[in-house]
Amino acid sequence: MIPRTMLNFQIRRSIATSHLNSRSSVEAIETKATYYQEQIDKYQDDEKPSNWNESKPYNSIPGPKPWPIVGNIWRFFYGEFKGKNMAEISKHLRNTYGDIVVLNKLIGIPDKVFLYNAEDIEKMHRNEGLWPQRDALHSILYYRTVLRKDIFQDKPGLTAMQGQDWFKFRTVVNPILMQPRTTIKYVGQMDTIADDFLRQIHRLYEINPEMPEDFELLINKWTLESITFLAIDKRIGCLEDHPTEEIQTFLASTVGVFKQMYKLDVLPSLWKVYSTKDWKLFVKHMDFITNTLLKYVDEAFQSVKDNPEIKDKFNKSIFDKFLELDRKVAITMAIDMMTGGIDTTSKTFAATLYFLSTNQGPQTKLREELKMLMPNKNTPITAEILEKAKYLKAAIKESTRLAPIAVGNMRKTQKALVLSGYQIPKGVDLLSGAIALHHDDKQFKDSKKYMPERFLRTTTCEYSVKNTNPFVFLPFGFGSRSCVGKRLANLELEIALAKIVRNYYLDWKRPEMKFNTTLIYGTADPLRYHLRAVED
Ligand code: HEM
Repeated sequence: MIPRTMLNFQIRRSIATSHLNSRSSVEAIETKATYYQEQIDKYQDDEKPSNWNESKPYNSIPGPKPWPIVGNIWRFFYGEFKGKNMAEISKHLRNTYGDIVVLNKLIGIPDKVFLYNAEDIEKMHRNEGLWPQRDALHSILYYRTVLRKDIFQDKPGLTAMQGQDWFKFRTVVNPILMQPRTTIKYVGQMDTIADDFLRQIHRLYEINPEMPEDFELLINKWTLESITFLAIDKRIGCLEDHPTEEIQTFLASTVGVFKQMYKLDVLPSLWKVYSTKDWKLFVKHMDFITNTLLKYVDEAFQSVKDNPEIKDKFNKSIFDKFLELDRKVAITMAIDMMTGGIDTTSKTFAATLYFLSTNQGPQTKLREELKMLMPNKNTPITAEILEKAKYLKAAIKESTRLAPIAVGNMRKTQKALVLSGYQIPKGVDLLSGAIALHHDDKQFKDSKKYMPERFLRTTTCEYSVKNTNPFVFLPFGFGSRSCVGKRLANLELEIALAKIVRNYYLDWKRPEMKFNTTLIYGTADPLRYHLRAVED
């Protein structure tokens, strides 16, 4: 018998080191996954932690008391949660009930246990098991597994899969998306796309140095252009002066689909009971995105077939590698990359621009670093420049501290745990209170202050992030289920931010920005920052 720890190690190693790019490799993963499933089944225990019996029962965890029939749902309409977004509700729960809080009886939504104690969050992740589980958005799940089963079949995508199926898919995708050498290969292309983004910013600047009301739409165009290039090797022309009608609809659908997911998955909605207007609009957007991507993937597939130039291993793109696996993997991943990589990267970028516009000290330091690394305003960005740009990276990290895209990280318990002295059975949804902790002075000194220095290795004072439990700050999640696009997102963000700050002084002349949570957390007011060109 293999001890559980050894089994965990073997599987983690296999996820981390697989270099799989052929059908036989996929079969090998199948065999391996089945083997590991058998081993895991043997060890699926319902055993309880040793301190279980001395711990307080689950139903005594503090939290708002549900009312008969209406449970706790009424609080969102008339009670303490009315008008609050999820970030505010999370902070309110902590302030009112303490470091562990249960929000239950939400009618059709499983209980959520909020964790505000770093040790509990660490325990949640350390016990997440080999195949960590995070609930999928039900709208996406239904669309992919029922409505468009014709396309997704047994592969509804990383965001929607669980258990062994998720493991197999993730094992195939990890070496393609997560290796540093993949990221390096795309520096030049991302630099070119960022140049087009900058050209559009310059056009706006010439009209008015204060950016327009809908500036975030331009950010969305840039992230969409970048992610489609990364996913399917195609420049779709979002950043051109006059994008085609197809691209305009594609962009509108990607923006629209996130709005619909918020209405269907976060706000109370009857779409599971009958086909509401919001559901129909969601399906319309999803169909347009899926069908357009299908068309692009098939065109690219055909062109690879017609021009079978032999590329060496280093020159193969992400898309080449997906296609080598099969067309379905390429489509599923393109859609997953769109779903996971547009709003998240856009909102992080918007927040970073806002924080730099309102914090001239850090902005000047960043520009000084960039001037050293990029002697000319249009010096192309290289991997070496990015490697050396420590303040640039710190500036982005500090934005993800003040404005993380997720209110917290979620995991379903894979076995019984004791957290803060309470019994937590297997199968309960735990949610870390990341935003509440990121904004807590006990975790980060002067937590409201934008201070990239916190993330510099050279900082040793009380502001350093080294003083904080690392499980408090996990903007891309944790472990084997963490963000698969982390490296690509950082690449996009670093290149575009370096270009903007090297070329323009940023300023903010409007009232303080509001932040809000819809599907994700981020800037809520128009990003109307001012620009002034840097001369040298
Ligand atoms: C700044 C930008 C981004 C942030 C802050 C972010 C953050 C996250 C977080 C917090 C998770 C959940 C991790 C966990 O549960 O441990 C996640 C998952 C995911 N992200 Fe990202 N993300 C970003 C950009 C991207 C990009 C560019 C892509 C596209 C390649 C992407 C694709 C995904 C996918 C597919 C998952 C699901 C992974 C799985 O369940 O196996 N993300 N991301």
